Order: sequence, then structure tokens, then C-alpha cells
Amino acid sequence: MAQTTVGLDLIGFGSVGKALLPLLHRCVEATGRKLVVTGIRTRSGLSVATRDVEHPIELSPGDLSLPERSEWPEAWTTIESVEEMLAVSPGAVVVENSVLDFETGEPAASYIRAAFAAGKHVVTSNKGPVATQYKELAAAAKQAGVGFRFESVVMDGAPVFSLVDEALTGSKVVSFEGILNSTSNIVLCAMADGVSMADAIASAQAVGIAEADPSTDMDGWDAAAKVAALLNVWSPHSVRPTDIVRDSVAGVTAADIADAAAAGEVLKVVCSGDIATGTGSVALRRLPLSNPLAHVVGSSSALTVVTDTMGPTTVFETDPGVAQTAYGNYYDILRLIKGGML
Ligand SMILES: NC(=O)C1=CN([C@@H]2O[C@H](COP(=O)(O)OP(=O)(O)OC[C@H]3O[C@@H](n4cnc5c(N)ncnc54)[C@H](OP(=O)(O)O)[C@@H]3O)[C@@H](O)[C@H]2O)C=CC1
Ligand SMILES: N[C@@H](CC=O)C(=O)O
Repeated sequence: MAQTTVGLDLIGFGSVGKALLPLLHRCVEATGRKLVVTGIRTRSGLSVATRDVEHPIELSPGDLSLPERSEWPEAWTTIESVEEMLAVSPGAVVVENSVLDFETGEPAASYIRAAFAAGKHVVTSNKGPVATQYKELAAAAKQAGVGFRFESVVMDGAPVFSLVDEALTGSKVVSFEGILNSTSNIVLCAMADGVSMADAIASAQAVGIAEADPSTDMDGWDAAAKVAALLNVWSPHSVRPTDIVRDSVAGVTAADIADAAAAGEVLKVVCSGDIATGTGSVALRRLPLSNPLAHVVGSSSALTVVTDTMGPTTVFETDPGVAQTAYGNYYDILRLIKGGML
């Protein structure tokens, strides 16, 4: 019989992991199931698990810190590794929100494999595993009989994978094109308003949207990881971010932006992919104002998916922050519950 309370083991507890907590209470009304935290593993901060789903991990509301050790319920214990958390905790779902490694997808991909081996479902915002090892991970999840969901990997909580899976079910994707990296778009827009590149990067960091190393955004790797993830999920090909043709915005100057503006154009980083060939690119382009992508500003994103049934269908996401990424995690957990996996 389905458990009333569903435990979540959190790997990574940074901007996104923290933003997930305020959403958890909604689940009871949406599904009749209670979501609680049963473990948290970070690299250098919180590392704790409970042995009992009825004594979940509760953090101080203000600073999200743990209570003093002497006040811990008996069921709580410190953990030394992700593997130990998976073994100790009764959590049914692992929420993987550790940092992006666009070359190997590690260690996140290994954490996800360990979760599958422990019989746990996985939801993740981390592009690395989907961009580098998607087909292997999907096969491992299938073999273990658990769910593997990753809506936040592209465009945060906006429906991208579910658009094709659910709304456009029965359709085949032919190609896609869009603006998928918020940080570089924030920077290009701010520079057009006279802000320096360094200050613009700092503002993307301040809202928690830049990667841990912002050069991952500026050099196009985050966008290449998103293009690779879309190709891996929608095409028969297996690609990696390093296969995606990629431009950097690190060398863009105020003069480049002013030149484009003088010609009635806007500089944008445009991501595209072709399903038949499994090829993709992240290209710095001058777009005329007649192109709808020219009007995607700040952290906003847009993706046009061309399918064999509907032609182009476009999703716009306006001014997302980490709350929208966390919503993607929450959405994935709800889909596991509503799909009968939990
Ligand atoms: N922020 C956003 O808007 C979006 C983020 N994402 C993706 O979500 C993921 C999380 O992003 P965000 O929360 O912003 O990142 P943060 O940098 O804020 O947090 C990362 C967390 O991962 C932990 N961590 C790092 N390395 C390891 C490791 N080897 N093992 C276990 N934990 C580790 C960190 O621990 P410690 O603090 O101890 O170092 C920290 O708790 C990333 O993969 C990112 O690409 C996707 C869409 C949007
Ligand atoms: N660093 C990323 C965060 C979301 O994926 C971005 O800037 O788009």
C-alpha cells in the first residue's frame, strides 16, 4: 500500500534545494500525501539523515540550520556520504541538486545510480547527468523499476520535457530553437543598459541563477548542456556538451552591443538542435527585432519545439529565479505520485 508520508533525500542544499522547502506543504492538498525531508547531504555543510520518516529533518525556519546536536531526536544521525544517507534514510525519493559538471556529469550521475540501486526514485535539476549519460541512466531506472525525472534541467519549472511527453504526446520532435541560459542573457541585456560585464555577472550570482562557476554560463557550457540534454532525451543519439558547437559571450564588448543596436538588432545566445542528425549549437547571433527571441530579456527564456504534428510550439518563461527551478522538482515529485510510482 502507498505510504502516507513520502521522505525526500536531498543531495545538494544550495539555492534550489532551499527553495524547494516552502513548496512541500502543498502536496497534502494536491495528492493526500505528506512530503518530508529524510536526509540532506552537501559537500561541506549539512549532512544528516533520519532513520524514521515520522521524525523528519526539520531546520530552523530563519537560517535553515540544524538544531544543536543535544536536541536531535534519537532517529537523527550524521552521515559521511551519499551512500550512507541512502542506506540509513527511509526516503523514497532522492532530489539531486548538486553542482553541474558538463564534461562528466559526475559525481551526480553516480549518486543517481546509487539511488536507483537503493530502489529510490530520482528527481534532479542537474543538467550534467542528463547531458552526458541520459540513456544509460534511463535504462538503469527502468531496470530498477523507479522513476527518473528532470523537468528543471531546461527552463527551470516551465514545461519542456512534459510538453512533449504529455501535452504533445504521440508527436515526434523534429528540431528546437531558443534562449536557454539566463545568466548570459542577463549580462547581454544589462550591458545594453550600460552596466559592466562584471557587475552584470554579480547580479546573476546575487539572485542564485548563475552556476557555481559563472564561466560555465558565460562560455556557453550551461547552454550546451541543455542542448545536449534535449537531444539525448528526444533523439536516438547520445551526445555530450562537448559535441555542441559553442560560442562564448565572455569577449562581447559594449561596442559590439552598440553596433548591433545601431543596425536595429540585438545580440542573443541562441540554442538549437536537430533531432535527425543529433547535432546542436549555442550561437552568439545578431537578431532583428522582428524575431520574437530578440524580446526575451533578463533571466527569461523561450523554446520553440517543432514537432511533426503541431509544427512550432513555443514556451516562454518570464523572469524565473530559483523558486521556478524548485517548482520543477516539486512538479516531478507530484508526477511520481500521480503516476502511481509512489
Ligand atoms: N540556480 C538555478 O537557477 C538553477 C540551477 N540548476 C541546477 O541545479 C543544481 C543546483 O543549483 P544551485 O542550488 O543553484 O547550486 P548551489 O551552488 O547553490 O548549491 C549546490 C549544492 O550542491 C552541494 N554540492 C556540491 N558538490 C557536491 C558533491 N560533490 N556532493 C554533494 N553535494 C555537493 C553544495 O554543497 P556545499 O555548499 O557544501 O558546497 C550545495 O549544497 C545545479 O546543478 C544547477 O545547474 C538548474 C536550473 C536553474
Ligand atoms: N545557470 C543557469 C541556471 C539555470 O539553468 C542559467 O543561467 O540559465
